[in-house]
Amino acid sequence: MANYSVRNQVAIISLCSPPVNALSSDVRRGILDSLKKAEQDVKVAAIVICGEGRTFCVGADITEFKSEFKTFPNLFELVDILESSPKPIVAAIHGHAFGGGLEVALACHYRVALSSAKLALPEVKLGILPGAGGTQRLPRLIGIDSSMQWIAFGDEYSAQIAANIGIIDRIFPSNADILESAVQYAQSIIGKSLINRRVSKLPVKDASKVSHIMEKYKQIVGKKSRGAIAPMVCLEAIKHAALLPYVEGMKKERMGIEALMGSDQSKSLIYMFFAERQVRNWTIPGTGINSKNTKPIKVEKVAVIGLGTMGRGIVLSLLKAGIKHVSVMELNKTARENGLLFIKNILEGYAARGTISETQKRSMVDALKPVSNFEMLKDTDLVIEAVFESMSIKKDIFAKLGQVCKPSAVLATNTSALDVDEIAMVTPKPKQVVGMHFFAPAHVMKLLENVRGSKSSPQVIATAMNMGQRMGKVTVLVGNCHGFVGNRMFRHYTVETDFMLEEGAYPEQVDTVLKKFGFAMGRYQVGDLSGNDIGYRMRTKFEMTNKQQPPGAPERERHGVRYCPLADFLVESGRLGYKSDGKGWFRYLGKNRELTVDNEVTSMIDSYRRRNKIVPRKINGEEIIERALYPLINEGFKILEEGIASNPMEIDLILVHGYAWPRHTGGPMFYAHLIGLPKILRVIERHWNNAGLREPHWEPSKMLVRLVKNHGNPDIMSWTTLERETVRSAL
Ligand SMILES: CCCCCCCCCCCCC[C@H](O)CC(=O)SCCNC(=O)CCNC(=O)[C@H](O)C(C)(C)COP(=O)(O)OP(=O)(O)OC[C@H]1O[C@@H](n2cnc3c(N)ncnc32)[C@H](O)[C@@H]1OP(=O)(O)O
Repeated sequence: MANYSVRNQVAIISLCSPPVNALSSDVRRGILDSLKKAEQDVKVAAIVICGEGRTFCVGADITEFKSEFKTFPNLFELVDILESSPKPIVAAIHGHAFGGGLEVALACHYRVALSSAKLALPEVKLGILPGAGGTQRLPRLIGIDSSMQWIAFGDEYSAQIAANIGIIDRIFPSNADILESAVQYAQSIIGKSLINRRVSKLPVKDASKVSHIMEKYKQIVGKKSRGAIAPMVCLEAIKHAALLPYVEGMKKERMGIEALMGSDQSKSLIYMFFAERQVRNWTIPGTGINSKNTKPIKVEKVAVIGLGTMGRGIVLSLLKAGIKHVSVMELNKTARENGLLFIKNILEGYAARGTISETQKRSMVDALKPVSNFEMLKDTDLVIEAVFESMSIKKDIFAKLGQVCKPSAVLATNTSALDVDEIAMVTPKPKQVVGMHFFAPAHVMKLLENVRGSKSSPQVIATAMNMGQRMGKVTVLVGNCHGFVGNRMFRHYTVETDFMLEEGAYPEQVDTVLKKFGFAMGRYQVGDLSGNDIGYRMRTKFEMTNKQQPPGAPERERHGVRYCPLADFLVESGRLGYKSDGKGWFRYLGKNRELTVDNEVTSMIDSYRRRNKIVPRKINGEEIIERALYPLINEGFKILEEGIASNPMEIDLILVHGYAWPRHTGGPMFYAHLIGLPKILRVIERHWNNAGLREPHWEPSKMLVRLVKNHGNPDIMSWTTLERETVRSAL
């Protein structure tokens, strides 16, 4: 709803819909009713629209997208009514003016803001476009070029930047009273003509350059938003602002939003938006323990052990989170010096770019406390071990930590696959141990996969979850198993794509199809970038690599299971990827590391096929997608079935934020939901029937089978509940 009052000739319409004043049908109706009152009241000479509570307005109510936009006034009807008001309207912005919130402000005749306010048209991130005049009004205020920048990428901007380009008319200090300031401002404009204040009536300044600007943004969008439809539709709509009168442009905007709203991409992106918020409410499946009934311990002093690639990033994340005491322990002198230098250089960079102030930088540097022995960690609240991925080294460290740290200290291991329980057992208090799996580079990557060991106490889990949130990370809680959620699922992707190489595909073909699907890089380029030796080391651990096999052992089988040794040959011939002189699955040439197909790799694959008498066949794009992605989805269901993840959203967040799964498909589980579970199961069963025990990753998940058998194609939000009910009724 909206509240209405009058103060010294100024009517105040305050949006009141906690927590973020989204423009629900009630709020829209409230604004309209208040506007009518203000227009009819002869004592009112100006109007202020503001937001109650923490923010001005974050835009349309996303939860209403599904149900309706039919009730009067619709948002695009409301903005035109506001703009045509005969009395001047001032938008008073604090907090956020996002999406429809900014569109309402653009329809007002003046906009004032606190300097701390943030503005954005982020609809593109939900797979739609600003559909309440944003694509038509913004270009009339700031031009085509800046509008394309704002709308096609949806980033937020400070009120000061918005003022510099002409969106905001007056900035007030962040500690000013926005309402009081706006009322005074409104009094100062009483009686002034509104002729030049109705944005829809203004010309578009750089309209003549539209084709040129459009081409520029098409190129950028093509590269940055691979596979996403909305950014291009946004550009088209903005182009029409330059070419058509406002009313005609609005028709085009309307066509754009009708095409996008309700599309699979938009559904996926909205699902992601809510998943990112929902994941804060973690739960331990089957225990009743959750974020609501468990408090984290207070963490003031943190220590990081190891200053390699992971440790450095973790230290930076802690500093950015405002931790005032970060002990760093690295016993190797060169690694310590390099690590500290790296951290300081990154902080310098942040300060130079204005991301942090000089004062903040100094206090971050002061927070760094190099320590040289374990004794010095005795009053630390949280220790994050980030040394080399070796069970024996990690056990050694945890045994020492168990001796010196205070009993309440949380001891976290940054491991990507090792058994958290095995590490915990070397300490006197395994309940204090938890896994915190960061992704490299840890100060950049948004994902943190926290791993609850079988003994981890709820409070310890809550502390790790809380720390991840303090670091601004999408923090997901998962159970302990080999590879946890992300690596466990991703392994099948690499295994099955390599089988396709055996059968007839080539790396460039597989990568092209995956990029078309929306991955920023294909499976083979990713291998080259991160180093093909990583997977090789893992396979060595399980005695699977080519070199470890006795003479005469079958080339295409390990421990009774189908195996493709092509990745082993690659590494054994020194082709680790970017780092080995640009040689991996591909060749990377020149300063820009231009990716090219390497005949040496093609010949290696061809001769392997000949040696094994494999007659190559044509593998089409559809088969590549199914075989690369469906085993991963199948594993996702097994993960849900085992309670390693408590819902599909957690899995999707991990794959999107940690493994570059294209966000606009919503992650593997949401993608499966869009395709439909019956089809997913059919394909998995077909492969399983053909391959059998030799390819266990195709063995259909029992949960998937049960869902399809009992419920056909149930909604993703009901999967875990339905599964629980089925299992319970079978007991
Ligand atoms: C099928 C054919 C149909 C044809 C129809 C044609 C007619 C259509 C006319 C449409 C006109 C559309 C007009 C408009 O252009 C569309 C929009 O405005 S879309 C919305 C754009 N806005 C956003 O995307 C902002 C989203 N929010 C955020 O980014 C963040 O919330 C924030 C603003 C940066 C604030 O962040 P935080 O402070 O961290 O707060 P939280 O994120 O935790 O949010 C708190 C709480 O609020 C919920 N919430 C946030 N935004 C919205 C929202 N827009 N709608 C509903 N709910 C919202 C959020 O989920 C949190 O909830 P909680 O988790 O606490 O329950």
